[in-house]
Formats: sequence, C-alpha cells, structure tokens
Amino acid sequence: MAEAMIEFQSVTKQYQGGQAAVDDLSMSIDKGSITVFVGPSGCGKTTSLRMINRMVEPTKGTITVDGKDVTSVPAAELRRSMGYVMQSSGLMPHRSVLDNIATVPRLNGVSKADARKRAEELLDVVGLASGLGKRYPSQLSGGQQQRVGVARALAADPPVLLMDEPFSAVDPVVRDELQRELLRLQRDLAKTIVFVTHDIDEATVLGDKVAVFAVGGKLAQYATPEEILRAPANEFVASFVGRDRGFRHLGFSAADGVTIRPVPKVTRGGNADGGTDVDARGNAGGWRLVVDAESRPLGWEGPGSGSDLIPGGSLFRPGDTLRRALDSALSSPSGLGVAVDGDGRVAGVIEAAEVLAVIESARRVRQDAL
Ligand SMILES: Nc1ncnc2c1ncn2[C@@H]1O[C@H](COP(=O)(O)OP(=O)(O)OP(=O)(O)O)[C@@H](O)[C@H]1O
Repeated sequence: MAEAMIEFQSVTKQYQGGQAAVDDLSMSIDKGSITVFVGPSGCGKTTSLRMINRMVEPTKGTITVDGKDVTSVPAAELRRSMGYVMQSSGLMPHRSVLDNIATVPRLNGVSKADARKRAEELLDVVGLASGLGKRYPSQLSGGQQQRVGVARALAADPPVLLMDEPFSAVDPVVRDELQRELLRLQRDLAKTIVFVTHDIDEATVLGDKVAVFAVGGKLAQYATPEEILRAPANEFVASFVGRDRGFRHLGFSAADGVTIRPVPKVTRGGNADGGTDVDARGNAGGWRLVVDAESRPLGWEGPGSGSDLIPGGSLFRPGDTLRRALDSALSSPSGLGVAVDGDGRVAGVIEAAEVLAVIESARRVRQDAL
C-alpha cells in the first residue's frame, strides 16, 4: 500500500454564520502522487486545499503532513514549506521573472546568487527560454505566467505542491500543454501534488486519484479516475462525471488485443519519376493508404478519387488506449485507423468493428469477475 503523506481526520470547516464549507472530511493522500479535488463551484475544494497549509484553519478535526499535525508548525513556516500555485499566477508585478521564482529560497536564507542560479535552472525545467528571466510578469503570455508560477512553487524543492485551478484561465490548447508538462515534471520529481479543478476531464487526465466533492463540502467519491468513470458511487457523481463517461473510460484501457491488419499502400515521392508502387495486400474497399518513401502515412486515395490525396485521421501508436484506437478508425476517411510504429512508419490498419469487439469482450470479462 502506498505511504500516506497528507491525512484529513474528520475535518470540518464552518465559516461564520454559514453552513459547513467542508463537512467531516477524512481522507488519506498518497506520497508522490497527484490527487485531484474536483466538484461544482462552492463545494469546498479550495477550503480543503488551504487547510493543508493553514491558509484556512479547520473548525474541527486534524490534518497531518508527513505524520505531523500541521498546527504544530507556525503557519508562515508551514506555508513556505509547501509550493502553492493559483489560478492567476500571483506573481509580483514589479519584480523580474527570476526574482519572482527566487522569492521563497531568499526568504529561507539562500544567498542571492544561489537563489538566482536555481531560478535559472527552474526556467528550463518548466520549459521557458532563459531570456524570459529578465522580463516582468506582464510581458509574458498567460501560459508562460503559469509556468513561472509552477517554477516559483518548485524553487524551494518542497515535497508538497498545492495547486488551485492553476490552468483554468488559459485557452484549451495551452491548458493541454501545461497538463502534459505537469505530468512530465511529475515523472521526474515525484512530489505529492494536490490539485483543485472543477473540470472532470482535467481531473481524470492528471489524477492518480480523484476526490469528487458534492455541494455542502461532502466527499462523494475518492478513487482512481478509472473507477470513477466506470463505477460512479452515486447519482451525483454519475451526473457530474457526465454523459460520455463510458467513452472516456476507454482512455484507461490498453488496446493490446486489437489486430493490426495489412493495407493496400501507394508510395509517393519515392521514385525518381514520381510514380507509384502499389502494395496490393489486404482489402480496404477500394481505399489505398498513401505513404512517403519512409513508409510514413500521407493520406488516402479513395475508390473514386483517382490519385487525389484525402487527409487521414488520427494515428494509432504503440501503447495507445482503446479510445485512441477507436478514434483513429472513426476519424479516418476510409473507416480504417492507421497504426504506426515507434518511428512513425505504417504498421497496418485497425477496424472500428474490431475495436468494439475487444471492448465488448473486456466488458464481459469484467462482469464475470463481479
Ligand atoms: N472566507 C470565507 N468566508 C465565508 N464563506 C466562505 C469563505 N470562503 C469560502 N466560503 C464558502 O465556503 C463554501 C466553499 O467554498 P470553496 O471556495 O472552498 O469552494 P470551491 O469548491 O473551491 O469553489 P470554487 O470552485 O467556486 O472555487 C462556499 O459556500 C463559499 O461561499
């Protein structure tokens, strides 16, 4: 069993005059994992997060971090010992990016030169060019500011990172990038990360475990993303998770069982005269996959389209999930998903009907196991 890093024991927070913002919360957060608090607005996610570093004090109950009651550590010291990233990057506008990142190490007594050196390294860690270090926060894009926010939170190398909707103010493309970066960082750093979001997709992408909160500050379910999508604990979780949860659940199942079949291919650009080589294996209903000289996919030629190139769909790569397998087939003009190997060369094609058969047999195996 994983080791606990943060524990909530019967924690309640009642703001003056209101109902409970967090109601009798007990949960254990694993060391070195990403735990996501998700739920509708006002359900107590931020309050729960802030009680970990004593920005908010509980009305009842105990929180321990690494076995130590948080109230045994002075609040300011505790706060500095954990990284904190919020929605607006919270950077100091009149200080350079490097100085912003160096803030906590400086407060901890690290020399100016060492703190700056560390800040420069961190710019690279979060994927920012070193030239940006001299700029002021307002001279950066929203996504860049959030990266600086992450760098600043990592500066003192804290074991715990608290992140409150850190990516919700940036556009979806940047948000996707930031999520991928966080997962990449976490593979190297293995911090204990608690991440608040109201977006269930973000929660299932990032979380090793997801805690779904319901209005009134009650923990409705605490499980892996896969379990939450496959078996929501109650009506509230099912409706919060959304209508296409069955489809999204496929994103957690490996597509190992799906057969990759041969496909008729046409090579373009490989011959000196620009002519074509037809590899006539397989029956693809008159469709032929067009590849370059290195066998990388370029698109399709349809039964009646002559040699006009029709753009292909998404590609299926080794290790991809059933969701990607199905998407590759459904997004392909020929109805055949193109599978490539690790070098991007065509390995063959997959059929939607076969992906569905694999999904169905996996479902039967699961049901038999119940
Ligand atoms: N300082 C405060 N004083 C009084 N009530 C508060 C205070 N902070 C939060 N609340 C109330 O506590 C409840 C939980 O708020 P909290 O911010 O923890 O929810 P949340 O799930 O993070 O919501 P959101 O997604 O909208 O940020 C809400 O009803 C909120 O109005």
